[in-house]
Amino acid sequence: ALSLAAACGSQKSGGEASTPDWKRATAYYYTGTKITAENAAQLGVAWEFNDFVVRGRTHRGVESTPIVVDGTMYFTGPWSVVYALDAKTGAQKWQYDPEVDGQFARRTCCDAVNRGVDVADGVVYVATLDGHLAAVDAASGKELWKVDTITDRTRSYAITGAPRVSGKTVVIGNGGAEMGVRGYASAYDRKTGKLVWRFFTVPGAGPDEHPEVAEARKTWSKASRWDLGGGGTVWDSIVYDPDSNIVYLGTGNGMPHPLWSRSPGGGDNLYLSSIVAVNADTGRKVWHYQTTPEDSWDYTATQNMVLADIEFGGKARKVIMQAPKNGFFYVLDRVTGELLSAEKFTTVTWAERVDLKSGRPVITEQSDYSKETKLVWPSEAGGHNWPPMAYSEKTGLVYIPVLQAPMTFQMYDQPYKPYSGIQGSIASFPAFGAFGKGGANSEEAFPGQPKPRFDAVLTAWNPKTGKIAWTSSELPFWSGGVMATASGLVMQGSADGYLTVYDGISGKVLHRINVGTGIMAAPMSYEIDGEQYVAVNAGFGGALNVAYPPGAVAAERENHERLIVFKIGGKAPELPPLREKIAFTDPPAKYRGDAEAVKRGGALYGAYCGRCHGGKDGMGGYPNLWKMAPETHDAFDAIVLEGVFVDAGMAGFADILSKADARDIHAFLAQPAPSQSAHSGLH
Ligand SMILES: O=C(O)c1cc(C(=O)O)c2c(n1)C(=O)C(=O)c1cc(C(=O)O)[nH]c1-2
Ligand SMILES: [Ca+2]
Repeated sequence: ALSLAAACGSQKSGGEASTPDWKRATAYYYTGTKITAENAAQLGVAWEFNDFVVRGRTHRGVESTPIVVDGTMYFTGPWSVVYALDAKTGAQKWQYDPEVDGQFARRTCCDAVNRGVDVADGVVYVATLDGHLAAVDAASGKELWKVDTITDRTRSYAITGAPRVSGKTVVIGNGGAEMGVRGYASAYDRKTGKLVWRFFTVPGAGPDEHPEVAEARKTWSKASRWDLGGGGTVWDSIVYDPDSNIVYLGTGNGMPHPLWSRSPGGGDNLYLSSIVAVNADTGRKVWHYQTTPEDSWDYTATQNMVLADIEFGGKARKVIMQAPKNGFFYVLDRVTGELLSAEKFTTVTWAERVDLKSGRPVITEQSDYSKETKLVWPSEAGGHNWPPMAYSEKTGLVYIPVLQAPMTFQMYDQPYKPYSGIQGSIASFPAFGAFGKGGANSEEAFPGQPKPRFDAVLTAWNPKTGKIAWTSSELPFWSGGVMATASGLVMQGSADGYLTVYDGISGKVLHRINVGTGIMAAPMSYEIDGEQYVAVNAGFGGALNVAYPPGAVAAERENHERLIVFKIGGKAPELPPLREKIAFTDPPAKYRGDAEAVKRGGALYGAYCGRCHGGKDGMGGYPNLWKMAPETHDAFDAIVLEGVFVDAGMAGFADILSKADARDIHAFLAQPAPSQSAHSGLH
């Protein structure tokens, strides 16, 4: 079976796929060596694909890493559309559009994104934003089967992750912990699409479906808010090891965020923020390791997991490595689950350290925001989010796209409401003025705490010593995924629109290419007819679509989806046009309201609109509602209640908001003077 391995080194010259190396399936490591430190400076554009299906929709983030099999490149764009291209010329062979209803954007925390396909035995597997899993013929793009993976359509599930071929099955999870869902992963027969097993990651309101749920329930309090879903979503990383026939599931944060609101009285709350190893045929648990017991900070352990066979402590070990949001780098024996190493790869204040004997973190006072606002490192965005880290067999180092920022965490007194941005806490970036209270960014603001910052670096990590080998210079906040090659190179895109080539040992920058579009996805490489190519998807969005951080090129230039392929001797990239700046205009006076209406509207905006539309001064991928044109003001109710822009991803809210609610939100937005800044955060 060809797997993501195809993305990272199974492609031989001549377009023949060699036996895939499953160990590299999630290592983002390419075994070819034609692009080297000596010729990297001559990398330029071979071809580009920018014909993403958009229809009436707004531009969204692109998060998938392509897979190349037998000369064809497969990848996804926003709204779960699959593209198949000739990998040499870029000519499109087919596209598969699951035609997801635009209303599903309302069900996501973080944009209508998709993290790619898996390919095996002539079949392409893709999961869709509206919760389906589809098998598509790799040659024709014709749908072979499609199943609904969602157990409860009253809840706000959406799928952004890639499925994973795991032996006879294909495994998929879903997202929505911020939106009040209960996490699980499902395995389907690859041929028929029949459900083989389902693993719930947290207990539910009903009877326990399988023994692991009963075991997990003991770690939740009796008063737990099962009605709110619990979280624990498997929204990104799923890895398969054919040697042991184990599937590794990375699970997400709790819902509501604060432990004391979710499970009053405490408890570890299994299997939140865990790596769960299950048998691929039966779905029964083999072992689990919880990275963040008592999660209150959105510390998902869904980040990509690298399988490698390395020498550790003088012994040959089959390991699994992960750098989850919580800031610790974990090395575990992937057969037994034994914890081998857990060291901080970035600034961490929620825990002092991880005790290797018990495997438990030593959680600090500083992390407890139940009574007062606290500054906690890392932020809800994590020390590392979904942009994949890479492991190089050549250098023995792991290259982590690190996010460097803390957040202030405080309690939010409103009860959870479906589809709202209310998750029991408010978290803000103090060093990012648009979100912070006055943009406080000083030592004095948080005495005794590391000074807030808001940027990113590429960190080369030695998994054997648990130490940093080198760090890159600072990059704008939010990182691009990473690829390492057997010629010792490391490549990473960034929010400022550059693709950078590093020397993997020294960290020296060998080449920087300005493509003018923010890059979040990890690059991949392949060889055809003796020539090595590097492919990367560009298009900024995801969680950061709510507000572009300082330095993001998306604030400056049109942010259209692009797949860019490079080769030695290629052309200089064409930069997208500059963005038209829209000024604030005085809204029509007839939509204003009294102080009470404005206050009420502001709270509703914070709960239902701010999740995407952000704050007054912020600029992101969604329209700034303080800058609406007069015609938009006139159509406000039709948009907000009736959903006339549903194709664009703006669903109607008539099921949640009344006419009076819409009128007050409108009044809040129609104030001529600077209005109170609405709550908006990162989820
Ligand atoms: O807990 C969840 O269910 C869930 C889902 C997703 C998602 O599906 O995209 C994200 C997150 N959480 C999350 O915490 C997060 O930081 C995040 C970033 C992104 C993105 O695509 O940029 N998605 C998500
Ligand atoms: Ca989350």
